[in-house]
Amino acid sequence: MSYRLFQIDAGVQNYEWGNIGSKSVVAQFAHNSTPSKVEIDPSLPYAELWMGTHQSMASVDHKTGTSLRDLVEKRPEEFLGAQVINKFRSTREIPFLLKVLSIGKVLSIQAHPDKELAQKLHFRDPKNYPDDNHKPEMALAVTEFEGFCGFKPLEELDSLLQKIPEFREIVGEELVHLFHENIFTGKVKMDSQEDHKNRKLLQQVFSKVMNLPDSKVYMNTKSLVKRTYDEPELFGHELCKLIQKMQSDFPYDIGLFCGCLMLNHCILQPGEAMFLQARDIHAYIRGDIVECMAASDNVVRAGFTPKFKDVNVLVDMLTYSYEDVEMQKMRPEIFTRSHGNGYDNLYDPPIEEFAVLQTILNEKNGRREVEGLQGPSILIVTKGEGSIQIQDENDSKLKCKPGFIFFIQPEVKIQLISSSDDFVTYRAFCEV
Ligand SMILES: NNC(=O)[C@@H](O)[C@H](O)[C@H](O)COP(=O)(O)O
Ligand SMILES: [Zn+2]
Repeated sequence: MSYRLFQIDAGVQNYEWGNIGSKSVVAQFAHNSTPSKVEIDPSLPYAELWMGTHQSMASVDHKTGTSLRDLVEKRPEEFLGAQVINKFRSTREIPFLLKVLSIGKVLSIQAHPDKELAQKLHFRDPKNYPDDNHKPEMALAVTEFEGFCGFKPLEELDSLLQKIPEFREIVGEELVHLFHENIFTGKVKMDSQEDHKNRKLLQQVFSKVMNLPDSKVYMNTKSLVKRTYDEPELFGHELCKLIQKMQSDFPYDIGLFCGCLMLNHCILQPGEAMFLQARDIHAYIRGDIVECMAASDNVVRAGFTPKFKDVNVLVDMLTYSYEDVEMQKMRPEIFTRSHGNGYDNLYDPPIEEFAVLQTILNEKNGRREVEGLQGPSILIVTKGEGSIQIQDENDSKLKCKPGFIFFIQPEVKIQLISSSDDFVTYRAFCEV
């Protein structure tokens, strides 16, 4: 059997925030590609589809069930290529983990460690931190997506501190005053003295909120939610709705303060993306996304979650970035190594582990050819039907339907052919 291009099956994570049953694209995709293995349970949340070799849930060969991790380990040069092996010093790990997330309710307020912190956390607590890798990640909106990313610009945060009594109460008058008097607003140069002071003040406020005794969390969240109904003008319509929605997802959770009142609320339209470097605070609220990350499952959580929370680690590790949400969005770039019908969007964040190529064929019998890439790649079909094959090798042709996933070895030139008028694929790849 040739492993230059072959179909693989992903693993499914049923985290409680996933969309339920067949409402979830994760359920639909998993059932489409392995109907005999995945019967959709109408009461189960289907949160994530994992595509890669991460030891927590490695993908498998669709035909034989053999773990992709084992296949890579047997033939590392063929599967990864010499440059990727030299760069990442691994002969069994694809450097990225590709996922589809179908989000029905808010995920934890979280951040991911950089390499140095990941090594410490994994050594100290391997159960909660399963590997020693960093986890920078990129979210590409497939449907409209809503999330939190980074802290609000400081003047916005200051104005909420000034006017929301419960926020003032939990932060304390002294720190509210210190923040108001000492933040540098307007255009502050990244890494300047002013910027460092701003981040320090932000950390003090965030730490105060995150360390509020449980007894005070209930009382203040209850009063905050009530105020969104009694005095909506204090919050504005969007923030009112957000607090009320989060209250229904996670009643009386500290996330109502550290998320809704402190973090940038962002909406991505299909095709838009955002990149979160390690240590950037974020939480996803709703929508279907393709997500790509360095091969890691290290998550440090502190709100909106029943899972393990590591508040002190989170407070210490964050970048405390406070840029406007528009600054955090990623614009697609032109991809120059493909040609034919339709078009591509390349999402290429400033890290070495991955980039993602979205390919759209918007006519029946459209053909698009992509040159061989200098590293491993995993492609998932998210919309429409067609086929994929190695260029000029018709017997390598494989059927494509939403949820079908393929591994493509380095240097392999492929061709995508559509049999519907809206055929969409996402291909994560690593080139160094
Ligand atoms: N930002 N997205 C991610 O990091 C995903 O890849 C993670 O797997 C999820 O965030 C995990 O979230 P929970 O720990 O279940 O709250
Ligand atoms: Zn994350």
